[in-house]
Amino acid sequence: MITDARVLQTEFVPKDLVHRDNELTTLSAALKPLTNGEPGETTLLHGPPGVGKTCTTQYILNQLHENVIDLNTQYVNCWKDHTQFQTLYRILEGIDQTLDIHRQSTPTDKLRDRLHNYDGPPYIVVLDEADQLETTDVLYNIYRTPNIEMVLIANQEADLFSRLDTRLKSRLQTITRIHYKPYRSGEIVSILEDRVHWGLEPDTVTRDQLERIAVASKGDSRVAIGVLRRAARLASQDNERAISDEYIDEAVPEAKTEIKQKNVEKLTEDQRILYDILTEEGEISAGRLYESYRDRADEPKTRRMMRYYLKKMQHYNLVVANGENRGRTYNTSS
Ligand SMILES: Nc1ncnc2c1ncn2[C@@H]1O[C@H](COP(=O)(O)OP(=O)(O)OP(=O)(O)O)[C@@H](O)[C@H]1O
Repeated sequence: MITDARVLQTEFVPKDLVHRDNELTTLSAALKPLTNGEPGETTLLHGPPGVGKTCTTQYILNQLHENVIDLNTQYVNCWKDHTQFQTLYRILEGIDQTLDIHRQSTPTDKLRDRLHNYDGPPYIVVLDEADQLETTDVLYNIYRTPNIEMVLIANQEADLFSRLDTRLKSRLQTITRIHYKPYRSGEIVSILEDRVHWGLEPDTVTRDQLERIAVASKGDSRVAIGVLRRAARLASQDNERAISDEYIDEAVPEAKTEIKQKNVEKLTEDQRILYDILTEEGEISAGRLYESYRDRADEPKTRRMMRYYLKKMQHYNLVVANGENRGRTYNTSS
Protein backbone atom coordinates (compact mmCIF):
# COMPACT_ATOMS: atom_id res chain seq x y z
CA MET A 1 0.00 0.00 0.00
CA ILE A 2 2.70 2.53 0.99
CA THR A 3 5.08 3.06 -1.93
CA ASP A 4 7.15 5.92 -0.46
CA ALA A 5 6.93 6.42 3.31
CA ARG A 6 9.16 9.50 3.11
CA VAL A 7 6.43 11.47 1.33
CA LEU A 8 4.06 10.86 4.24
CA GLN A 9 6.47 12.33 6.78
CA THR A 10 5.84 15.90 7.91
CA GLU A 11 9.51 16.83 7.41
CA PHE A 12 9.16 16.21 3.67
CA VAL A 13 9.18 19.41 1.56
CA PRO A 14 7.18 18.74 -1.61
CA LYS A 15 8.35 20.06 -5.00
CA ASP A 16 5.08 21.93 -5.47
CA LEU A 17 3.37 23.88 -2.73
CA VAL A 18 -0.31 24.43 -3.37
CA HIS A 19 -2.55 27.30 -2.18
CA ARG A 20 0.25 29.49 -0.94
CA ASP A 21 0.93 31.54 -4.08
CA ASN A 22 0.44 34.96 -2.45
CA GLU A 23 2.59 34.07 0.54
CA LEU A 24 5.35 32.69 -1.72
CA THR A 25 5.26 35.76 -3.97
CA THR A 26 5.49 38.19 -1.05
CA LEU A 27 8.33 36.33 0.63
CA SER A 28 10.21 35.96 -2.61
CA ALA A 29 9.84 39.70 -3.37
CA ALA A 30 11.14 40.61 0.10
CA LEU A 31 14.31 38.56 -0.38
CA LYS A 32 14.84 39.08 -4.10
CA PRO A 33 16.94 42.30 -3.82
CA LEU A 34 19.65 40.15 -2.22
CA THR A 35 20.17 38.46 -5.59
CA ASN A 36 21.31 41.83 -6.99
CA GLY A 37 23.55 42.62 -4.06
CA GLU A 38 20.99 44.98 -2.47
CA PRO A 39 19.48 44.69 1.02
CA GLY A 40 16.32 42.61 1.29
CA GLU A 41 13.43 43.22 3.67
CA THR A 42 13.06 41.70 7.11
CA THR A 43 9.95 39.52 7.00
CA LEU A 44 7.64 38.11 9.66
CA LEU A 45 5.50 35.08 8.85
CA HIS A 46 2.80 34.43 11.41
CA GLY A 47 -0.09 32.02 11.82
CA PRO A 48 -1.22 28.92 13.73
CA PRO A 49 0.63 25.56 13.57
CA GLY A 50 0.52 23.49 10.39
CA VAL A 51 -0.31 26.25 7.90
CA GLY A 52 2.85 26.01 5.81
CA LYS A 53 5.06 28.76 7.28
CA THR A 54 8.18 26.61 7.51
CA CYS A 55 7.82 24.73 4.25
CA THR A 56 7.15 27.88 2.19
CA THR A 57 10.28 29.46 3.67
CA GLN A 58 12.37 26.39 2.88
CA TYR A 59 10.94 26.39 -0.63
CA ILE A 60 11.98 30.02 -1.25
CA LEU A 61 15.46 29.40 0.21
CA ASN A 62 15.91 26.42 -2.13
CA GLN A 63 14.86 28.60 -5.08
CA LEU A 64 17.30 31.36 -4.09
CA HIS A 65 20.13 28.83 -3.79
CA GLU A 66 19.38 27.68 -7.34
CA ASN A 67 19.64 31.24 -8.65
CA VAL A 68 22.31 32.87 -6.51
CA ILE A 69 25.76 31.38 -6.27
CA ASP A 70 27.10 33.45 -3.41
CA LEU A 71 24.46 33.19 -0.71
CA ASN A 72 24.50 31.84 2.82
CA THR A 73 21.36 30.68 4.58
CA GLN A 74 20.68 29.20 7.99
CA TYR A 75 17.52 27.84 9.58
CA VAL A 76 17.36 28.20 13.38
CA ASN A 77 14.62 26.58 15.43
CA CYS A 78 14.46 29.01 18.37
CA TRP A 79 12.35 26.63 20.42
CA LYS A 80 15.32 24.27 20.49
CA ASP A 81 18.04 26.93 20.46
CA HIS A 82 16.31 29.46 22.67
CA THR A 83 19.17 31.02 24.67
CA GLN A 84 21.09 33.91 23.19
CA PHE A 85 24.26 31.82 23.06
CA GLN A 86 22.55 28.92 21.27
CA THR A 87 20.89 31.17 18.67
CA LEU A 88 24.09 33.10 17.95
CA TYR A 89 26.01 29.82 17.77
CA ARG A 90 23.63 28.42 15.14
CA ILE A 91 23.83 31.62 13.11
CA LEU A 92 27.65 31.58 13.18
CA GLU A 93 27.60 27.89 12.33
CA GLY A 94 25.84 28.80 9.07
CA ILE A 95 28.94 30.76 8.04
CA ASP A 96 31.51 28.28 9.45
CA GLN A 97 32.64 30.55 12.27
CA THR A 98 32.25 28.30 15.30
CA LEU A 99 35.42 26.20 15.17
CA ASP A 100 37.09 27.97 18.11
CA ILE A 101 33.89 28.55 20.09
CA HIS A 102 33.35 26.40 23.16
CA ARG A 103 29.84 25.91 24.40
CA GLN A 104 30.96 25.91 28.05
CA SER A 105 33.53 28.69 28.14
CA THR A 106 33.25 31.17 25.26
CA PRO A 107 31.48 34.36 26.42
CA THR A 108 28.32 35.35 24.50
CA ASP A 109 29.90 38.76 23.76
CA LYS A 110 32.48 37.08 21.57
CA LEU A 111 29.74 35.51 19.43
CA ARG A 112 27.91 38.82 19.23
CA ASP A 113 31.04 40.68 18.06
CA ARG A 114 31.81 38.03 15.53
CA LEU A 115 28.35 38.28 14.05
CA HIS A 116 28.57 42.06 13.98
CA ASN A 117 31.83 41.88 12.01
CA TYR A 118 30.35 39.63 9.34
CA ASP A 119 31.33 40.89 5.90
CA GLY A 120 30.69 37.88 3.65
CA PRO A 121 28.06 37.38 0.95
CA PRO A 122 24.35 38.00 1.64
CA TYR A 123 23.18 35.83 4.51
CA ILE A 124 19.55 34.93 5.21
CA VAL A 125 18.80 33.78 8.74
CA VAL A 126 15.44 32.13 9.37
CA LEU A 127 14.38 32.29 13.01
CA ASP A 128 11.52 29.81 13.29
CA GLU A 129 9.46 29.89 16.52
CA ALA A 130 11.06 33.31 17.17
CA ASP A 131 8.54 33.95 19.96
CA GLN A 132 10.46 31.34 21.97
CA LEU A 133 13.69 33.34 22.16
CA GLU A 134 14.76 33.77 25.77
CA THR A 135 15.85 37.33 24.95
CA THR A 136 15.02 39.32 21.87
CA ASP A 137 18.41 41.13 21.99
CA VAL A 138 19.63 38.70 19.38
CA LEU A 139 17.17 40.23 16.89
CA TYR A 140 18.82 43.61 17.42
CA ASN A 141 22.25 42.06 16.86
CA ILE A 142 21.14 40.63 13.54
CA TYR A 143 19.20 43.73 12.53
CA ARG A 144 22.22 46.02 12.85
CA THR A 145 24.53 43.71 10.89
CA PRO A 146 24.75 44.70 7.23
CA ASN A 147 24.33 41.90 4.71
CA ILE A 148 22.22 39.71 7.02
CA GLU A 149 18.49 39.47 6.41
CA MET A 150 16.02 37.95 8.85
CA VAL A 151 12.94 35.86 8.22
CA LEU A 152 11.03 35.61 11.50
CA ILE A 153 8.38 32.96 12.04
CA ALA A 154 5.96 33.04 14.98
CA ASN A 155 2.44 31.96 15.84
CA GLN A 156 1.21 35.44 16.68
CA GLU A 157 2.70 38.76 15.76
CA ALA A 158 1.68 40.18 19.15
CA ASP A 159 3.56 37.44 21.07
CA LEU A 160 6.79 38.56 19.48
CA PHE A 161 6.24 42.31 19.33
CA SER A 162 5.09 42.71 22.92
CA ARG A 163 8.52 41.46 24.01
CA LEU A 164 10.60 43.87 21.93
CA ASP A 165 12.09 46.96 23.52
CA THR A 166 11.01 50.31 22.03
CA ARG A 167 14.23 50.68 20.05
CA LEU A 168 13.65 47.42 18.20
CA LYS A 169 9.88 47.77 18.04
CA SER A 170 10.10 51.01 16.11
CA ARG A 171 12.74 49.62 13.76
CA LEU A 172 10.75 46.49 13.02
CA GLN A 173 7.48 48.41 12.61
CA THR A 174 7.79 48.54 8.83
CA ILE A 175 8.87 44.97 8.13
CA THR A 176 6.96 42.82 5.65
CA ARG A 177 4.32 40.76 7.44
CA ILE A 178 2.70 37.69 5.95
CA HIS A 179 -0.30 36.22 7.73
CA TYR A 180 -0.99 32.52 7.15
CA LYS A 181 -4.59 31.45 7.65
CA PRO A 182 -5.61 27.86 8.43
CA TYR A 183 -6.24 25.89 5.24
CA ARG A 184 -9.81 25.33 4.08
CA SER A 185 -10.95 21.71 3.75
CA GLY A 186 -10.62 21.72 -0.05
CA GLU A 187 -7.06 23.02 0.26
CA ILE A 188 -6.13 20.28 2.71
CA VAL A 189 -7.59 17.75 0.25
CA SER A 190 -5.27 18.93 -2.52
CA ILE A 191 -2.25 18.86 -0.19
CA LEU A 192 -3.19 15.26 0.65
CA GLU A 193 -3.80 14.31 -3.00
CA ASP A 194 -0.20 15.09 -3.78
CA ARG A 195 1.03 12.84 -0.94
CA VAL A 196 -1.38 10.09 -1.98
CA HIS A 197 -0.08 10.29 -5.54
CA TRP A 198 3.57 9.99 -4.56
CA GLY A 199 3.29 7.88 -1.43
CA LEU A 200 0.48 5.34 -1.88
CA GLU A 201 -0.58 2.75 -4.43
CA PRO A 202 -3.40 3.81 -6.77
CA ASP A 203 -7.02 3.46 -5.53
CA THR A 204 -6.03 3.21 -1.89
CA VAL A 205 -8.15 6.13 -0.68
CA THR A 206 -11.17 8.00 -2.09
CA ARG A 207 -11.69 11.76 -2.37
CA ASP A 208 -14.56 11.52 0.14
CA GLN A 209 -12.14 9.96 2.60
CA LEU A 210 -9.60 12.74 2.04
CA GLU A 211 -12.41 15.19 2.82
CA ARG A 212 -13.15 13.25 5.98
CA ILE A 213 -9.50 13.65 7.00
CA ALA A 214 -9.55 17.35 6.04
CA VAL A 215 -12.57 18.08 8.23
CA ALA A 216 -10.98 16.28 11.19
CA SER A 217 -7.71 18.21 10.78
CA LYS A 218 -9.37 21.65 11.17
CA GLY A 219 -7.06 23.44 8.74
CA ASP A 220 -3.81 21.97 10.11
CA SER A 221 -1.88 20.23 7.32
CA ARG A 222 0.42 18.47 9.79
CA VAL A 223 -2.54 16.77 11.45
CA ALA A 224 -4.03 15.84 8.05
CA ILE A 225 -0.80 14.26 6.80
CA GLY A 226 -0.40 12.45 10.14
CA VAL A 227 -3.90 10.98 9.90
CA LEU A 228 -3.30 9.82 6.32
CA ARG A 229 0.00 8.18 7.33
CA ARG A 230 -1.51 6.37 10.31
CA ALA A 231 -4.62 5.23 8.43
CA ALA A 232 -2.42 3.82 5.64
CA ARG A 233 -0.26 2.02 8.21
CA LEU A 234 -3.27 0.53 10.00
CA ALA A 235 -4.72 -0.72 6.71
CA SER A 236 -1.44 -2.20 5.52
CA GLN A 237 -0.84 -3.93 8.90
CA ASP A 238 -4.16 -5.73 8.27
CA ASN A 239 -3.07 -6.52 4.71
CA GLU A 240 -5.94 -4.47 3.30
CA ARG A 241 -5.67 -3.06 -0.22
CA ALA A 242 -7.57 0.13 0.62
CA ILE A 243 -8.11 2.50 3.56
CA SER A 244 -11.62 2.23 5.06
CA ASP A 245 -13.48 4.95 6.99
CA GLU A 246 -12.91 2.94 10.18
CA TYR A 247 -9.14 3.19 9.77
CA ILE A 248 -9.46 6.95 9.33
CA ASP A 249 -11.64 7.31 12.43
CA GLU A 250 -9.13 5.27 14.42
CA ALA A 251 -6.21 7.25 13.00
CA VAL A 252 -7.57 10.72 13.90
CA PRO A 253 -7.11 10.53 17.72
CA GLU A 254 -3.89 8.53 17.30
CA ALA A 255 -2.33 11.11 14.97
CA LYS A 256 -3.38 13.96 17.27
CA THR A 257 -1.86 12.16 20.28
CA GLU A 258 1.35 11.53 18.35
CA ILE A 259 1.65 15.22 17.44
CA LYS A 260 0.86 16.23 21.01
CA GLN A 261 3.56 13.88 22.29
CA LYS A 262 6.09 15.38 19.89
CA ASN A 263 5.12 18.87 21.08
CA VAL A 264 5.61 17.83 24.72
CA GLU A 265 9.09 16.59 23.78
CA LYS A 266 9.86 20.02 22.28
CA LEU A 267 9.15 21.86 25.54
CA THR A 268 11.99 23.75 27.16
CA GLU A 269 12.98 22.90 30.73
CA ASP A 270 10.82 25.72 32.15
CA GLN A 271 7.82 24.80 30.00
CA ARG A 272 8.19 21.16 30.97
CA ILE A 273 8.05 22.08 34.66
CA LEU A 274 4.84 24.06 34.05
CA TYR A 275 3.36 21.20 32.02
CA ASP A 276 4.21 18.66 34.74
CA ILE A 277 2.60 20.82 37.44
CA LEU A 278 -0.56 21.15 35.34
CA THR A 279 -0.66 17.42 34.67
CA GLU A 280 -0.32 16.66 38.40
CA GLU A 281 -2.62 19.39 39.73
CA GLY A 282 -5.28 19.78 37.02
CA GLU A 283 -6.96 23.22 37.05
CA ILE A 284 -4.74 25.71 38.89
CA SER A 285 -4.69 29.50 39.31
CA ALA A 286 -1.95 31.51 37.62
CA GLY A 287 -0.63 32.59 41.03
CA ARG A 288 -0.34 29.07 42.44
CA LEU A 289 1.13 27.80 39.21
CA TYR A 290 3.87 30.42 39.37
CA GLU A 291 4.63 29.59 43.02
CA SER A 292 4.97 25.87 42.26
CA TYR A 293 7.09 26.61 39.22
CA ARG A 294 9.38 28.90 41.25
CA ASP A 295 9.86 26.14 43.82
CA ARG A 296 10.86 23.57 41.22
CA ALA A 297 12.95 25.58 38.73
CA ASP A 298 16.70 26.01 39.34
CA GLU A 299 16.68 29.46 37.81
CA PRO A 300 13.03 30.55 37.72
CA LYS A 301 12.10 33.16 35.13
CA THR A 302 9.73 36.07 35.74
CA ARG A 303 5.95 35.75 35.93
CA ARG A 304 5.79 37.55 32.59
CA MET A 305 8.00 34.90 30.97
CA MET A 306 5.80 32.20 32.47
CA ARG A 307 2.84 33.75 30.65
CA TYR A 308 4.76 33.66 27.33
CA TYR A 309 5.66 30.02 27.87
CA LEU A 310 2.05 29.15 28.59
CA LYS A 311 0.85 31.07 25.56
CA LYS A 312 3.13 29.06 23.30
CA MET A 313 1.83 25.87 24.86
CA GLN A 314 -1.70 27.08 24.19
CA HIS A 315 -0.91 27.54 20.48
CA TYR A 316 0.24 23.94 20.38
CA ASN A 317 -2.87 22.73 22.16
CA LEU A 318 -1.07 21.53 25.27
CA VAL A 319 -2.56 24.03 27.71
CA VAL A 320 -5.96 25.67 28.10
CA ALA A 321 -6.44 29.05 29.84
CA ASN A 322 -9.73 30.05 31.44
CA GLY A 323 -10.82 33.43 32.82
CA GLU A 324 -9.07 36.79 32.73
CA ASN A 325 -6.33 38.62 34.64
CA ARG A 326 -6.31 37.77 38.36
CA GLY A 327 -8.96 35.09 38.01
CA ARG A 328 -7.08 33.23 35.27
CA THR A 329 -6.64 29.48 35.65
CA TYR A 330 -4.72 26.96 33.56
CA ASN A 331 -5.21 23.32 32.72
CA THR A 332 -3.73 20.77 30.33
CA SER A 333 -5.84 20.17 27.22
CA SER A 334 -7.64 16.84 27.11
N1 LIG B 1 0.81 24.31 0.72
C1 LIG B 1 1.33 23.11 1.03
N2 LIG B 1 1.53 22.19 0.07
C2 LIG B 1 2.05 20.99 0.39
N3 LIG B 1 2.41 20.61 1.64
C3 LIG B 1 2.21 21.50 2.64
C4 LIG B 1 1.68 22.78 2.38
N4 LIG B 1 1.58 23.45 3.55
C5 LIG B 1 2.05 22.63 4.49
N5 LIG B 1 2.43 21.45 3.96
C6 LIG B 1 2.99 20.34 4.71
O1 LIG B 1 2.34 20.31 5.99
C7 LIG B 1 3.27 20.09 7.05
C8 LIG B 1 3.27 21.24 8.04
O2 LIG B 1 3.73 22.42 7.39
P1 LIG B 1 4.74 23.46 8.07
O3 LIG B 1 5.71 22.75 8.96
O4 LIG B 1 5.31 24.32 7.00
O5 LIG B 1 3.71 24.28 8.97
P2 LIG B 1 4.03 25.49 9.97
O6 LIG B 1 3.01 26.53 9.71
O7 LIG B 1 5.45 25.91 9.86
O8 LIG B 1 3.75 24.81 11.38
P3 LIG B 1 4.46 25.09 12.83
O9 LIG B 1 4.03 26.47 13.24
O10 LIG B 1 3.90 24.04 13.72
O11 LIG B 1 5.93 24.95 12.64
C9 LIG B 1 4.60 19.86 6.36
O12 LIG B 1 4.75 18.48 6.13
C10 LIG B 1 4.46 20.55 5.01
O13 LIG B 1 5.29 19.94 4.03
